[in-house]
Amino acid sequence: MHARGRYPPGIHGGGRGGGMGSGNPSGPNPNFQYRNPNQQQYVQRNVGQSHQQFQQQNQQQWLRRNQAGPDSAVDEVEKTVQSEAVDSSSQDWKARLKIPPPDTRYRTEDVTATKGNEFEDYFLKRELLMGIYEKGFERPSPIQEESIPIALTGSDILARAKNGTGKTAAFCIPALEKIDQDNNVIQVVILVPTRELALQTSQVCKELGKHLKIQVMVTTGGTSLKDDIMRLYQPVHLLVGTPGRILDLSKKGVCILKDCSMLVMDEADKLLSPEFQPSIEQLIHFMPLNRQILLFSATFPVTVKDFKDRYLQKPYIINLMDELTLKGITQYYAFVEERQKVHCLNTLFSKV
Ligand SMILES: Nc1ncnc2c1ncn2[C@@H]1O[C@H](COP(=O)(O)OP(=O)(O)OP(=O)(O)O)[C@@H](O)[C@H]1O
Repeated sequence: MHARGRYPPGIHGGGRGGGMGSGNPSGPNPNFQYRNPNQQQYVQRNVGQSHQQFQQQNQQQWLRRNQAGPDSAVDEVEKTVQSEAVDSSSQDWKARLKIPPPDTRYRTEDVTATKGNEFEDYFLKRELLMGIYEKGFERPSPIQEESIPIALTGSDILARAKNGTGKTAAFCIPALEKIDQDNNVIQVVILVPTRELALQTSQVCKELGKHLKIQVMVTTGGTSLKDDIMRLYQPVHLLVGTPGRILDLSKKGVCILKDCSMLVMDEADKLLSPEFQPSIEQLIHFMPLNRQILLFSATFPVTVKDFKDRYLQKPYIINLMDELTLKGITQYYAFVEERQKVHCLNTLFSKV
């Protein structure tokens, strides 16, 4: 079974069936580290344009609101003020969205055990919210609830979450939010280990950002270098690709990363294998010193820890993996000799 199908592409209707989410939607999720005491410091790292400052203030407010707890009086007052401020036009855009049909497939706690956040809690650009809702995402999944607000503050992140629980959007959403589409430079690089994953990730970026004017480019080994060079003469805001090819383009001086303030590494455990690690370390030197790094990895081998210690600044650690296997899936193994493998598989397929 392919892991990517495990989180149905939409949460609608039935809400959070089962798990912690249904009993106490706003309650704490014991599976993650809740708050980083260094958060305030991170908030001050990316001082940019006034929109960013405004957004950071809002995010701090959002973080404080969550820290204060759902019953606090402050929370209630802020909510009231906010809802009064919502003008009628803000409801119109929602009514015009082209929402896909509800997905009624059963969901496990891996994706339902949320704190009850809404995407609108993160003060995202309206065009981005439109893309999120039109992709069929109704509410953030647990990994998205954890990583989106922290990534928006500019903090480095090391996140562990199971496959198929929404990691891709957990970094694509803050990446798209942070990009200034009027500045035609590469602002975000997403590194992945394979061409297939690069194509899938760029597709998610394009879909979520379909109402934004953000230019996404994919570049991986095994394709024409000349085409990539030509493409880089056009505006690119977000580059998705494999390390070797991006390094090649950077060394040639056609891929300019001096304004790239966010580096995402998906499947970091694979990216930090001997095959890729040297390229990644060279690549980082083409980026500014104050870049933000988001590491997403299912496992946490010593290579990831070592990289974290050397390149991440006081990272916010998210760990939603108390066990490797997704809920609802049972794994078995058969201990066979190499030459018996095919026969064993054949027997299993004919019986199961
Ligand atoms: N908030 C959400 N609401 C509904 N569906 C979602 C949400 N976030 C992601 N999905 C959908 O869940 C599926 C799995 O998500 P995704 O591929 O991002 O998971 P992943 O953790 O990156 O998986 P992998 O580790 O295999 O790359 C996708 O079909 C995606 O569209």
